[in-house]
Amino acid sequence: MRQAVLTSRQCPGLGRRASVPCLPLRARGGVASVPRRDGWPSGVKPLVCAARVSEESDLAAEFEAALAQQQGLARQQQGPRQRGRGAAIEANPDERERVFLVGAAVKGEARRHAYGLEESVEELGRLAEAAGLRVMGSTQQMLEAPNMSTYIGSGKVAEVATAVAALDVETVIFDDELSPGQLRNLERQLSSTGPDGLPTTVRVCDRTALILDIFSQRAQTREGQLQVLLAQTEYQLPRLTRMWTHLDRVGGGGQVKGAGEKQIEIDKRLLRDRAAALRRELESVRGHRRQYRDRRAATPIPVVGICGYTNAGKSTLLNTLTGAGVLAEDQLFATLDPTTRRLRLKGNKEILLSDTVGFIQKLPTELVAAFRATLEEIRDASMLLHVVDISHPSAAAQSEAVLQVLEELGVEGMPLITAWNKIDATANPDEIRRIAAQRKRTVCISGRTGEGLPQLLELIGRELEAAMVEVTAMLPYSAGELLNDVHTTGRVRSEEYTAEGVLVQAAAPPSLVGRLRYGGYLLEGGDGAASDGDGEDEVTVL
Ligand SMILES: Nc1nc2c(ncn2[C@@H]2O[C@H](COP(=O)(O)OP(=O)(O)OP(=O)(O)O)[C@@H](O)[C@H]2O)c(=O)[nH]1
Ligand SMILES: [Mg+2]
Repeated sequence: MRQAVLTSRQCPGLGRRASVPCLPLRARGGVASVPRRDGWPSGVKPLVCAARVSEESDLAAEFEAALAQQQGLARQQQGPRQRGRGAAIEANPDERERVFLVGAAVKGEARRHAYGLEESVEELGRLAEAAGLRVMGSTQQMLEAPNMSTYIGSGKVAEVATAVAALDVETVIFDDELSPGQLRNLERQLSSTGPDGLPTTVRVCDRTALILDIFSQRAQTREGQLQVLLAQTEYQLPRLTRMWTHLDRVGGGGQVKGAGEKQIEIDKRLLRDRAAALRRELESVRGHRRQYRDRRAATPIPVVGICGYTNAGKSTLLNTLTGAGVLAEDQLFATLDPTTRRLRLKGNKEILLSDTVGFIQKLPTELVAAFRATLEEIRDASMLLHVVDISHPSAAAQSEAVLQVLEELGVEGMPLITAWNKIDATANPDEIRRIAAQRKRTVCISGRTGEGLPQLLELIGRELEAAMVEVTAMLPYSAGELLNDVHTTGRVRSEEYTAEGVLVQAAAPPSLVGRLRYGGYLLEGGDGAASDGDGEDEVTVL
């Protein structure tokens, strides 16, 4: 049996190093190994060897097939879980990478979000767990001002160094984005020499890198994978310095560029080329999806985009309402790729419900930009359904963070319904229901028990109807399909069959009004097609 030595970097759930049985596969440029299904060290589930296989290679397909077989097996063993390619890892808790968390806030600084320091670090811990890491401990500091070279104060760095050594920590994760210099300095100061005289290197990373890591483990579609790769490449670019500074030290200072500096330039160019290639590929993948969306736009079924903080219960709600079978679990960022399902409302009206990636406070700008295409699902919706986990202690801050991202996406004016979810898990449901009743377009629901869902659907139907516009149109007999759409998606007030065609008066959804206007069939009305009435409540925080 072939053995391959895999490091924890190659397979993040495996811990340090492990020798695992593999299936050999010859591929262009070397031998790739796919771990076998049996003979694993106890507690370690099938994982993927990081061997490089050229995509053009015939054997790459074989490699992919073996991979798919493995992941299928992993899924069978674990139930219907959704996992990213190359990351089907469920490790023995004791073998997970050991991490330590550090949070800091600047005193008196008007925080963009109302998330407290402690809650934010707690959330960072949940993110670390979602990435398959083992949290060994955490610390926090209120700062007068961030330290330019290490972000936190020197005393705190010393405290972290002690904890790192005592807890045998491999990686320290900061809750805020660090500059390349701060990363380098912290890594140097936290690394130490062990009792055996050998250096112990500690890796330092920040929240953004952690989220990128989770996303790269979870991305299922080609588009999702490309988006993450692009975001990772862009994240790496300004942070390259730390990899090559040792070459400068070897070469000495002076006026001439150090070997490290030259290497950084080469690497930067390589990364830029890579980013450009990724962007091109992404554009072509997006082209396909755009065609699909355009086709969908041609059917005038209103799209309700479900948005909300990660873990708010968006997928559970979609599943309960439509039986979509989307993975829903108590884990941050369980869903990355959008799923859309059809749903019939009372009165036989149909809508499309679209589940999307969750938001999070301190959402890295790289990710907002990278996931712009996925979030287009939200931008193109007729209405937004904001799902809030009302049982969460930071529900208000989470809600605010979501509304902030929506604003960044430029969808403030869109009709918005708020669903206070997980009402079954609250200690004071009656009080919460009372507050919700005083707010506009807000319902208390439980995606889990089904409570409040009829009211939610009724509200969606009502709001969609309120967004409809009164029109009068003359449809020639050749436009029978459009007349049919007026019947299925709008409300026909009157219909008269004339020699010219069908004279119809109806309340129609804005998307349909656009098509009527485009076809030159509109006689009257349709001016308020983009508005939702009073426009209130769209950016109100809890
Ligand atoms: N008690 C209770 N738990 C719920 C409810 N809805 C969802 N949950 C739980 O909340 C957790 C997260 O649910 P998901 O549906 O995966 O949440 P999501 O918003 O899709 O999360 P991401 O995809 O990670 O952004 C799961 O453990 C669900 O079982 C609810 O109404 N009541
Ligand atoms: Mg989800």
